[in-house]
Amino acid sequence: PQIRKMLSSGVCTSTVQLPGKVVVVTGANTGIGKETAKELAQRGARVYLACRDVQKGEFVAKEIQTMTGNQQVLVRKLDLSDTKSIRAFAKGFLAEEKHLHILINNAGVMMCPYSKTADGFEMHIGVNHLGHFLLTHLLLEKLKESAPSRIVNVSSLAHLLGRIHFHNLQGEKFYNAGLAYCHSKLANILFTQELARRLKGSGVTTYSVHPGTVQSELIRHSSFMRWMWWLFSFFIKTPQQGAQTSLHCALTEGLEILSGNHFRIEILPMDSLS
Ligand SMILES: NC(=O)C1=CN([C@@H]2O[C@H](COP(=O)(O)OP(=O)(O)OC[C@H]3O[C@@H](n4cnc5c(N)ncnc54)[C@H](OP(=O)(O)O)[C@@H]3O)[C@@H](O)[C@H]2O)C=CC1
Ligand SMILES: CC1=C(/C=C/C(C)=C/C=C/C(C)=C/C=O)C(C)(C)CCC1
Repeated sequence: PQIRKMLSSGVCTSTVQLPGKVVVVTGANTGIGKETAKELAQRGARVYLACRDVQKGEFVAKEIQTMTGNQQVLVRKLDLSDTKSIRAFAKGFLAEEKHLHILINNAGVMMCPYSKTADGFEMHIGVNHLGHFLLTHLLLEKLKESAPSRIVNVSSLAHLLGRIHFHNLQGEKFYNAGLAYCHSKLANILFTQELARRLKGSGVTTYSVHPGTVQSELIRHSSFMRWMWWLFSFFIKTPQQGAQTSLHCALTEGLEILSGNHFRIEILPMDSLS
């Protein structure tokens, strides 16, 4: 019980409310993204659920509206494995919204069989990093106009095993599904660090996070991971607990000075690792 308590102890303690604020959460129809979106809606923000499956998104939007009483929970189509879809999402969003205060780049795939995005990128690097890279770039002016604003990139402890193999970025020479995930999660952290450097003085800050080991649909492609999750289920966080690090980075006042840092809660108390 002590270990269980330690592994799920970090909680976002910010009391910040978000009336009038606009938020986009990618992959918000399930898992950590859904719980992140729910809490931001609870605090009064207008929340866009950016989902590749609009039907699943609408179902969750209704659930969040009912639970929070916030009707400003909207679903928009976003498939991060297709740059056309990313551009269409951004175009629609920029046309309908004057502001964007918080962008949570949360969606992700893990250990999927070798496949490519519509534009020919290996699926992990394409969805987890390049898709969010393009999305962020397309929304950046709006974030600057809305400053102070924040970008949270959901990475993973798995980045520790990641390497950027420039000679094999698309996994064509060799491919390992687990390592491909790790590489893409390292890319999330490197992106965050460089983005923070480039955005210095703009009022837009950015953070990467490891949410902890969380019960979600992320393990859908790997029976080994499903077995691991089942075996260690006692130690695994709920999605609501997993959302806490993203929420901390999106909400906590005075975090601007730590722009570019990587945050995690697991064993250690809520901390930032530079
Ligand atoms: N669970 C864990 O233990 C950990 C998770 N993370 C990270 O947390 C984030 C959230 O994962 P988690 O909630 O666990 O996993 P889930 O699989 O439950 O959620 C992932 C979300 O990403 C969406 N998604 C996947 N591919 C695309 C795409 N091409 N375009 C748009 N959306 C897409 C999924 O949509 P759909 O439902 O339609 O498939 C889903 O909404 C990920 O970035 C993951 O890497 C990091 C460390 C540990
Ligand atoms: C061994 C072990 C664990 C396994 C952790 C693993 C396997 C984490 C994998 C994380 C991933 C894949 C993150 C995705 O981004 C637990 C459950 C902490 C409990 C204590 C013992």
